[in-house]
Amino acid sequence: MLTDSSARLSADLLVMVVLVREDGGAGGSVPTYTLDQLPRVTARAQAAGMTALKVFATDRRDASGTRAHAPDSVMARAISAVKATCPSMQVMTETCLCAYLSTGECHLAVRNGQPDQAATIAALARQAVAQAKAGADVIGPAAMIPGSVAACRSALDSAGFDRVRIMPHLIVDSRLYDGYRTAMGIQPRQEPRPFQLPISGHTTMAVERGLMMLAEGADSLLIEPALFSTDILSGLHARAGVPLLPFSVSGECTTLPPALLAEEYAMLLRAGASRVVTHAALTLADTLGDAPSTIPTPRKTPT
Ligand SMILES: NCc1[nH]cc(CCC(=O)O)c1CC(=O)O
Repeated sequence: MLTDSSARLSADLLVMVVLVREDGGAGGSVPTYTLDQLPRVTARAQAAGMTALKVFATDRRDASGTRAHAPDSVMARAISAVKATCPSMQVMTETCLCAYLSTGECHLAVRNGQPDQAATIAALARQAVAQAKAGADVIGPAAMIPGSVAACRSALDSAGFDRVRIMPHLIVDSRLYDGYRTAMGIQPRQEPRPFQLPISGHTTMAVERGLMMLAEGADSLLIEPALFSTDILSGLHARAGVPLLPFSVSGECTTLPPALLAEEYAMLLRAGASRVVTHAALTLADTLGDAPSTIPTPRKTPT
């Protein structure tokens, strides 16, 4: 039944992506920030009305991704910097190895190059705890390896972080990630990434993967790329009662002007998104103002 409840696109419905690299960036198409810029960026996001940031960081790389769980990692320092500036800002992280491994892949590999799923899952769980220790509110396993959400949940619980939430990434392979990879200097050895969903796969299989993540203990789901995964968003909206956050990735934010991104995000809210994660949050928040466009949303529960 349609009611007159509505969700207008507003700054608090946008989660701002913050890409952090210590050297200031590779001149990519999406903005990156250094650690010393984070207090100012956080204050700007707060002033614009945003209540959450999604932090990605890149660090020194090696064969086993040791910097992913280092207490002084770029990620850990970024989380602390945001929290020190604005303790109420919700900090969401990416929990993945691609920014820490020399291969640029999201997984560890055994000698013959095959993914080592057990070792990857253990590394992600350790990284999740390191991010929680630094102050993260929501960690985001993004390697798409079955079992990683459950491992992060139990590692967080054993370390006393039962209040830290988990929002895994449900990822369809796409060329829309190229801008992010350039900006962060990540060149995966294998493309497509072996655990991501194929672009020509079935909606039902993608929805099942999301439901599996929820069964493993996920509290919400990040779905990417937002523009080309609305079938999955709607499918999950019909079957799962958790927050669904489409991720408007680098390629969307660099090719669509703000006015069209605003239309895209209005569509995503209609389709069941609770918030939208985007590189264009600051630009959009500045242009939103008090525009009178309201987006009718159906209510799931009877009133
Ligand atoms: N590690 C997963 C991950 N984390 C961020 C992006 C892309 C985000 C963007 O394009 O904005 C991806 C996809 C990928 O690298 O395959």
